[in-house]
Amino acid sequence: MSIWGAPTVTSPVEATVELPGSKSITNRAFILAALADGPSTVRGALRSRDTNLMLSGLSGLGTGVQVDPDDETTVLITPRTMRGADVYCGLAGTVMRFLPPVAAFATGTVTFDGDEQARTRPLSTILDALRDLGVAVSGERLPFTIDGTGAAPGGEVTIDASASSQFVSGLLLSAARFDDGVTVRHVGPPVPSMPHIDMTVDMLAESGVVVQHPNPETWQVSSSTIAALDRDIEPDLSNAAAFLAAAAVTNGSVTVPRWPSATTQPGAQIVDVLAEMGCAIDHSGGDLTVRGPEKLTGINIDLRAIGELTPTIAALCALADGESVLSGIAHLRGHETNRLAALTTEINRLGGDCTETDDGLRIAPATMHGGVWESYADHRMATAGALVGLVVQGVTVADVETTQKTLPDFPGMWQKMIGHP
Ligand SMILES: O=C(O)C1=C[C@@H](OP(=O)(O)O)[C@@H](O)[C@H](O)C1
Ligand SMILES: C=C(OP(=O)(O)O)C(=O)O
Repeated sequence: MSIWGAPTVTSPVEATVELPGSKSITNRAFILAALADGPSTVRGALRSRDTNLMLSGLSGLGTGVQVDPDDETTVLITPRTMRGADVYCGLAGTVMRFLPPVAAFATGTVTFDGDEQARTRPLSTILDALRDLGVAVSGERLPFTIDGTGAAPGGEVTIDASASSQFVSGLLLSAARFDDGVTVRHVGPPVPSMPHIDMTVDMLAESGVVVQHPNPETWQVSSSTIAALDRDIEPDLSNAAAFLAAAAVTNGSVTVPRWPSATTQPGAQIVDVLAEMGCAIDHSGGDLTVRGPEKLTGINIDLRAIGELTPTIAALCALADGESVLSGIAHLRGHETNRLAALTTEINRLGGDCTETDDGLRIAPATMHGGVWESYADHRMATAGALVGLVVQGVTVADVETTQKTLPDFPGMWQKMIGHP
């Protein structure tokens, strides 16, 4: 495992950073394309570990996957009869939760496995739901097996999706292909990351599938075909957050081109967070520019809807002037790693003052110093370490390659941003 010396700057970062496509939109587009009624083209797709694993999984199941030889971000997907396969999920929540419903339509046995850390991520909710929908599933977590028969009955299912919105999204993405459609009813503490469910519903609508939402906790999809798609993927705004944060902590200015004027990506909300912490925001001509203040203020915020931004926001808070309280994110204990424990350990190791609470973090101002920042195989932990290292000398980030989960070349992009080749 490598150790990466995070570059420190002595002057404000001034840069324009082009982000590759959204992980969440790309992997939804791949699933919908594989289940559609004809060939689809996905342009501007993210090509990183999570999305490549999705393509490998679909292709193993028999789906035609053709990458444009002149542009690896353009992928032609041709639906075909699905067959048994071995699917490797890596550490990707979208793969381990979006593909099992698809496997129900294969004729044959589909085995799923993933990285060591993936075996402890919450999964039983969706596997139990599939059993209730008439699918033969063996196991409760990775590794597990689905015995597909080429079709599945579907119907109504009640789940507790408080550990992950991906349980709802995973069921909805395939719902139209079940014989009787699928109705998902959530019962339990609030569902996190609701914008990601809105993203699922919007993308289904674009593919001609209507999701009825009779009350905030129920989603209904009737059996129907899924229309083939030809779609451009927006830049990944959650990945953009770490780069915009670089402007925030250095009194600099970072511009992200092609920032959508309307989006379901929760990452867009980083803009409001940065504004509240003292940054100036300019969204004009399709570009989004963040200008950092002399001093960042702390923030008291419920992050339930935008939990995946937490590592970036926590790093910002550790470098801010006032105290911060981040709440609504108990479910982050089941993300790539236990992010609340990981952030607390790493911020405190470098002299910060972070306390884990029942449902989040409390971060007080403290002078930080250099040292090793562990990544825990978590891409967003690694980028958070790079952010701290931008203004704290002597920070080294362990296993920076883990950023390949959602960014093919984070270190290269970061060096380019600060003007170092
Ligand atoms: O559906 C998606 O694409 C995602 C949903 C969210 O998961 P949780 O609801 O488990 O937080 C988010 O954190 C993850 O990065 C991507
Ligand atoms: C939680 C995340 O990923 P996953 O899709 O693996 O759940 C994330 O990217 O922050």
